[in-house]
Amino acid sequence: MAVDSLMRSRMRVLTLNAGSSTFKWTAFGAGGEVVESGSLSWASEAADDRRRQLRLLLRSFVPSDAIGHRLVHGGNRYRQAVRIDPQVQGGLKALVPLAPLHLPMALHAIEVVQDSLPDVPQFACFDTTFHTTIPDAAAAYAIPLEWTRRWGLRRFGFHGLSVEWAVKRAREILGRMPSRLVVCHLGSGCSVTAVRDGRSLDTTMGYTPIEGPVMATRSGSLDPGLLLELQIAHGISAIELREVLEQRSGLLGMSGISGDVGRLRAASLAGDIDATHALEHFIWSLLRAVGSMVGVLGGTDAVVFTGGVGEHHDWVRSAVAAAIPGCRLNERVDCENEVDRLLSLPDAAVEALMIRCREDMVIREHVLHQLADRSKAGAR
Ligand SMILES: Nc1ncnc2c1ncn2[C@@H]1O[C@H](COP(=O)(O)OP(=O)(O)O)[C@@H](O)[C@H]1O
Ligand SMILES: CC(=O)OP(=O)(O)O
Ligand SMILES: [Mg+2]
Repeated sequence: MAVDSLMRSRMRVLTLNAGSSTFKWTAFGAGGEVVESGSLSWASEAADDRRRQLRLLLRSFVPSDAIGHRLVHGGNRYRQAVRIDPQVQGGLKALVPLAPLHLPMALHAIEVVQDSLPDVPQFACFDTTFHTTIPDAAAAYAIPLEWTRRWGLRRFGFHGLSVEWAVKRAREILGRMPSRLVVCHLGSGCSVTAVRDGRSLDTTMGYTPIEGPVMATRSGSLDPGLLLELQIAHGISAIELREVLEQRSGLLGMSGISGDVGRLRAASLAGDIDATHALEHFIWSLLRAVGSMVGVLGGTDAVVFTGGVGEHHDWVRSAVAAAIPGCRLNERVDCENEVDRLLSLPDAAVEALMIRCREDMVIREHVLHQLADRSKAGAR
């Protein structure tokens, strides 16, 4: 048994992460060390170009024993990581309309790997898994019960792989598990999660990854009445609305310049009014989101910033921290060397941390767990 678990932990796992603006990969060696990692930025690429880039890329990886994919949506069917087979692929395809920015590329990566490496087992690891602990009161939408039951409508929550890592690292860095932790994942997609004693209590993303604060190209939360008016009074079709809310809204839509926070900051500092307005609304929406998560927790002991924006834009962190009573940042902390850091002053009542997003580490863990479970089941 000990030999068995040692062999499993010596599996070389390749992790693939199809995000909305990037494709990230990490090849882990037999000892868990990173052999190779990288990222492809494809925010402005068309779907066909993304597929072509992916096919080229997937030819060049070092050999691995198992592959773990980040799948943002598991729906009601996949509550934890699962080995991919044709039935699972069918189940995942059915979820595409709920995450059209993410799932098509992840599914494409699965197919390409299947063609070129048919003997390497592939696993789907879900953003939604971490949020399966959200209580029904938080997960509900106030629509007729019959609809909720018929279609399984609920808040699923996303960025769970990232939040799982943030929670683990916060515990390690602080030397204890903060009872009331707020995790701000700020990347192309943005979400804020309330974590109570290490488990997800509530999160701003919902049935789809559109809900919550403003994002790079996604609108975030909108008045449902406004969506109805666009369709009924202004003739915008539901299909067009979905495309606009996913890909042409958020920071990009408001500014007309870019969904990239760094580019908008530069434009704003150079005097662009629309960029300034978009960033002000972005920050405002983050404060609303953080406030609501602090509210459901009944206060907060610690806050984590992670994701590309959370890691690299100190002025975003400062604006959010300033709105959390008791959270005082040490302005002299330098985050640019990408090492996880405590950001708060030693006497601050609320601790703040910058934690590098490592969805790859959690995907690897989920894959190794699956391999362990399967080998236990095989032994019985
Ligand atoms: N090294 C960096 N320096 C500055 N900003 C960055 C950096 N990396 C990422 N970002 C910001 O984060 C955004 C992408 O977030 P990220 O979490 O990396 O991507 P994704 O959401 O696709 O996983 C970019 O639009 C950019 O604003
Ligand atoms: C769920 C989600 O929005 O993911 P990403 O931030 O990687 O686009
Ligand atoms: Mg991401």
